Amino acid sequence: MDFPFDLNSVFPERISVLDHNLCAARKAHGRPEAQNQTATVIDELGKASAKAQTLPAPITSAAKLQANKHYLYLLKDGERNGGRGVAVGYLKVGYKKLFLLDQRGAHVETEPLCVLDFYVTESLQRHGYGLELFHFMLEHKKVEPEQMAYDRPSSKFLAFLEKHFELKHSVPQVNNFVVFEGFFRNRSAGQLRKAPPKKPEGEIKPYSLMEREAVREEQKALPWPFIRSTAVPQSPPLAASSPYSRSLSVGSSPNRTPRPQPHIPPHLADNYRTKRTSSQGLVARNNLYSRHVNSRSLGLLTAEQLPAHTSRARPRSCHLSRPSPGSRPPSVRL
Ligand SMILES: CC(=O)SCCNC(=O)CCNC(=O)[C@H](O)C(C)(C)COP(=O)(O)OP(=O)(O)OC[C@H]1O[C@@H](n2cnc3c(N)ncnc32)[C@H](O)[C@@H]1OP(=O)(O)O
Repeated sequence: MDFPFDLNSVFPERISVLDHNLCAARKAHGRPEAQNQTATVIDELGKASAKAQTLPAPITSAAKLQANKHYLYLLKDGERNGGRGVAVGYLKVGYKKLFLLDQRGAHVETEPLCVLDFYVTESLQRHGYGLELFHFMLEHKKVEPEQMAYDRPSSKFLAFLEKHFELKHSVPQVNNFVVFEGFFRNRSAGQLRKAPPKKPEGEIKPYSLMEREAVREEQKALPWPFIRSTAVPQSPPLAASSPYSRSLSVGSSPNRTPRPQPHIPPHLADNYRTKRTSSQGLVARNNLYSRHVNSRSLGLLTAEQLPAHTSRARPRSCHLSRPSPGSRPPSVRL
């Protein structure tokens, strides 16, 4: 994807690591023009990614990156476009507090690094760019692919994980995150906490939606898969520095539309009023699961410096079957 400005001056490195500051280089700090250009690149790639995944609105934009503790790895090819460079794609990751089911079906509370969005421009797919981005992120975050959780991976992404990392056997979950067998095997007891005990019947716990689910839920007028596409919003003007929240919620999702209020039985009405979140439209539908979890999505990254990039292949040995998205139960985003 090309832009009417020199990408090489905005992104000096082949892969830039962007966080809520939207700064690819130290010298870009405080340069509004570089920040605006960075935002333009993220917004345009985010729109293309949403289109490629048939999402009704982008789950990645400069505004969302500013508002969350996520890392976005942006890959450019500096040679193309007459030496001005093209944006090849990005990989977005972040830590999420998740309640997952282990192989015995027990709820465990975890906070893994999650792949939240991943996109390589159409004309450059299947050229190894996705793998280059993924390897870079693994080195940067010092993590193995099987230790990560994957937010509703597409069929292309599942094929990618199987091909490059031999990740194919997922552990069934009640949400749309996919984890593979090694996820539980390679985690210490300290990293996996048993989920809080089941709440008494009738109590409705709040939870937040992931962006991917929120844009679907908020924009669909018809039941999935008959979702209509709508125009995607631009990011709001960028502030030089912007406060960011630790929680992901519907508030960060584009194109909010009024939603019908769920029917709450009178004996639950007070409870509902005090505990509802902005994802109230889904609370009633998913209250069975939400009794089990008190799930706020937290981004708990600490600042890290960028180590050198290596692109070593990391074959993995797993022996499982590809998760079937259609076989998963209705979505509950944590
Ligand atoms: C949690 C999430 O982010 S889910 C969303 C994932 N993103 C998308 O689905 C958007 C559209 N797809 C893409 O942007 C890219 O295909 C990515 C990011 C998934 C992979 O990036 P690429 O640069 O294509 O990957 P790379 O070239 O390193 O690896 C290629 C392998 O990925 C998989 N893959 C890539 N494209 C396809 C495709 N069209 N159909 C099936 N498998 C594919 C295959 O395993 C492929 O190997 P093969 O060509 O030998 O079959």
